[in-house]
Amino acid sequence: MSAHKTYTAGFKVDRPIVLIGLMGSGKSSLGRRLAVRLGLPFFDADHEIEAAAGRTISEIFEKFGEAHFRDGERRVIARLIDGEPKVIATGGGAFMNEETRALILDKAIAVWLDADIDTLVERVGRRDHRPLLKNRDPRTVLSELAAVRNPIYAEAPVRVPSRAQPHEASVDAIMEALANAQR
Ligand SMILES: Nc1ncnc2c1ncn2[C@@H]1O[C@H](COP(=O)(O)OP(=O)(O)O)[C@@H](O)[C@H]1O
Ligand SMILES: O=C(O)C1=C[C@@H](OP(=O)(O)O)[C@@H](O)[C@H](O)C1
Ligand SMILES: [Mg+2]
Repeated sequence: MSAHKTYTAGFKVDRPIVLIGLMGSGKSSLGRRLAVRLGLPFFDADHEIEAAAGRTISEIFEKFGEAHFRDGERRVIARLIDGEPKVIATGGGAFMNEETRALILDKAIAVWLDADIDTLVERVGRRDHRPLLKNRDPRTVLSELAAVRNPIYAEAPVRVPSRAQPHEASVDAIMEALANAQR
């Protein structure tokens, strides 16, 4: 049996918490803060892929193509989901892979960070490290991805609106949603 922690907020964590959602929804920045709050280790799947490849995500896309990146992403997430309680931020496309999605739904607690397009566009504009947004209008790309992906993200048992507000308020919302999901 793996370790588990019970929190004063009223829920127990006996498996990984996996954040899913579109680019800019806050998986990486909120995931790190959620892990601190819960006293759990944090892993960013994108970072793990970069460390394993010795290249940035943009370089992997450029040199080897998206399919190669997706294969690495699938393998990294399978390695990270080992039964231990932790917080994992996925990249926005990870949950679209059927095998990855089945694994997350079976062995982890999936939390969908759901932000509106205006919020996403504002947030992704702060950095330029996302290859899918490089040569196209971010609003158009994010709207297209939302139409395809949101119905799939909706399979997550926990959904949290990711609003334009301070990070810690969003972490509060995630904690509350996790507690509600176990009531
Ligand atoms: N309440 C909030 N929730 C999430 N991100 C926020 C919030 N407020 C500001 N941000 C900023 O928006 C960006 C979200 O990007 P990131 O965390 O990398 O998302 P993702 O990993 O889902 O693509 C970061 O720069 C983050 O600091
Ligand atoms: O949505 C996607 O397909 C992607 C999202 C990115 O991660 P974030 O969602 O953390 O930005 C990263 O994995 C890659 O650029 C592809
Ligand atoms: Mg991220």
